[in-house]
Amino acid sequence: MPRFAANLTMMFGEWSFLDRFAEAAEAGFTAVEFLFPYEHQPAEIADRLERNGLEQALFNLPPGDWAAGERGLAALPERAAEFRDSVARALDYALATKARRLHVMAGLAPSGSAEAGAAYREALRHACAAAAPHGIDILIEPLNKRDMPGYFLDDFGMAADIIAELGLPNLKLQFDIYHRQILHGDVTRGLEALLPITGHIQIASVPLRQEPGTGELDDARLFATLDELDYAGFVGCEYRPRAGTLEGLAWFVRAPRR
Ligand SMILES: O=C(O)[C@H](O)C(=O)CO
Ligand SMILES: [Mg+2]
Repeated sequence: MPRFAANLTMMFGEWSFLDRFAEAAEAGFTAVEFLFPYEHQPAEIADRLERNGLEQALFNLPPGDWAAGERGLAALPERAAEFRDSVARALDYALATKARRLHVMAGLAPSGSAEAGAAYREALRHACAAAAPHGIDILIEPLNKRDMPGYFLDDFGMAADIIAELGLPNLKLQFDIYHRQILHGDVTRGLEALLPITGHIQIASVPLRQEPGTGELDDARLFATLDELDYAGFVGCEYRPRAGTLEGLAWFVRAPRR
């Protein structure tokens, strides 16, 4: 059974963000992920992780002005300097929390734009060069346009091509099964083909983005497939609980604490 990371942005919303760490540990998680830690000091996050025996699986670089609708900076040529600052800021948090994976969000730009594509590649080169000395992987994640209209990276083949083209050892795919099913389907064959370049996996039911096992996919079968493929990474639980977080954990098989 894969090692699950509770997504503290989407789950445990019944508690304040900093209290979610203890609740996730109490519920049996040994790892967490979230979108953005930046409202809190790195030491605060590190303290919660330490106190609750949790590993930080992943978080995102600063996305620009999220409230204003921005969804990342990497593919925006006019924001290159801000992107570089966001890399430095995310690395401060990664070093404090011992996170080994950072998700770089591309932003809203035409997927076929040569200018956006060039900016994106340059941004990824910069982020990977800054992260590599710390043993940190940079992840890119195709997102479906129903959830994120206008998002630059909206295709798993495009992501795999960019990873191959750049050839950076610490540039990897964030394989979100929810987006894969919406964008392409063919989830099992996609996992088989892309696992060699995959640095992190996420799960949510399709189409409602709720608990595993409640949508159109046989999520338990996919977890068994990950075991058969010897996937040793995390599976981030990036879903919105249908009712209460704890009430919705019947699917969750607790991994032994390491
Ligand atoms: O939405 C997703 O699936 C991504 O994982 C993300 O972090 C941006 O929302
Ligand atoms: Mg995701």
